[in-house]
Amino acid sequence: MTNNKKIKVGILGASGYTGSDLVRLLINHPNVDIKLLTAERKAGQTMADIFPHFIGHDLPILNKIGEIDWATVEVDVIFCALPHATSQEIIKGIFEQTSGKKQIKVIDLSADFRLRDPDTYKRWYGNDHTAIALQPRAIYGLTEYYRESVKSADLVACPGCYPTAILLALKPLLKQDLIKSEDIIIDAKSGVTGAGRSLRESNLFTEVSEAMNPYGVGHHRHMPEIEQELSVSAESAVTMSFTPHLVPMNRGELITAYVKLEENKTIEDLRKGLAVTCDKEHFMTLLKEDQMPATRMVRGSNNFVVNVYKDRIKGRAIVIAAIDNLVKGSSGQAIQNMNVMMGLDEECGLKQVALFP
Ligand SMILES: NC(=O)C1=CN([C@@H]2O[C@H](COP(=O)(O)OP(=O)(O)OC[C@H]3O[C@@H](n4cnc5c(N)ncnc54)[C@H](OP(=O)(O)O)[C@@H]3O)[C@@H](O)[C@H]2O)C=CC1
Ligand SMILES: CC(=O)N[C@@H](CCC(=O)OP(=O)(O)O)C(=O)O
Repeated sequence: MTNNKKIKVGILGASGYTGSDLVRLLINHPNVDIKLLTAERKAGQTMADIFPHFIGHDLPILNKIGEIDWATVEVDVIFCALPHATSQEIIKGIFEQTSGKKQIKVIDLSADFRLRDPDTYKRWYGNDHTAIALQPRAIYGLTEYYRESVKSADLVACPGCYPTAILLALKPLLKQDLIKSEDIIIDAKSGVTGAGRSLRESNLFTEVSEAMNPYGVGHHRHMPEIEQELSVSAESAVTMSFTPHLVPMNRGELITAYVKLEENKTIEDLRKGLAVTCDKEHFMTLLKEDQMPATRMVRGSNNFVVNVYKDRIKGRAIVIAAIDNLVKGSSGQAIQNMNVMMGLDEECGLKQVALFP
């Protein structure tokens, strides 16, 4: 696509955290015109009414989704930043209403189309999927691994934030037979925006400040998603242990994975294996040996940083990685996928330097 062609974009759920970060990033994307924004409770307001950082930016008013006529609305790409289960209903409606009339590409940030097996979806999310027929059409949007399929997709299911960090760290190692697919133990920490903007007692300042809270221990719904994708790289079924924690910061995610080395493999082999992948990827960086991945390295950027260390337990290694959950873990990754789908440079609009301090 020529560099001056503008893609008309709609963002569903723009009054939420990932939706508003999409708006923040897309305002400066040279090939995008933001044509449509939606909200539910906040419909009728402007972005600047809700979020002061948008003051001075001319953006469409927030509409209710029900008011949109998908057959006639002028958009090429829809980002769907809605809660799980709502997303599948809305996306089904969009494809039904546009079928045979126009082509809209949908990039979904929810979990609704990430799991390939509908029974697994039901078991972990608790509801029947209402758009199962669309599932085979959805491409898992971990761009670094599904780029070729994303190019021609009209429905992309962006990975969850924890899966993004974990998969980018471990897939290269499994794929190159550098670590074993058994005994993978992952400890993960996320900032509070990971839980979304809707009101919840557990997310009050008093509950999350001066605190570190584990949650979903042994049953977090990202487990089947992570296992699904690690199994693809390992070419065998992977089960792993995963414990997330809520930490008192707004953005950012740090994952620490304890893994077993394959026979005769060393930490140097793992470093080389990660380097092979990171060197060819725009947003992945293997840090120098003496550098520690930290959320402040990636805050506000689409970058992923990783490093690998020797464990004191023989035959094991420790892999640590960091991302910003709202950028590489959701909005930035979604834009990366849009760039691939629309034939743009993958880095377009995503070259922000991380915010420090
Ligand atoms: N936060 C994160 O770090 C990540 C989130 N995700 C996923 O992205 C999606 C959005 O997450 P996030 O931005 O955090 O969520 P928020 O709760 O912050 O925002 C949800 C958005 O959806 C709108 N909405 C809620 N219910 C409905 C409904 N019934 N019909 C139409 N619109 C509705 C809300 O509008 P209003 O507020 O006006 O009612 C709001 O704009 C979720 O599926 C989430 O799991 C994925 C990766 C990371
Ligand atoms: C801190 C926090 O609560 N994080 C969310 C994950 C956010 C994410 O990746 O989103 P999906 O909901 O799209 O899977 C959680 O653990 O459920």
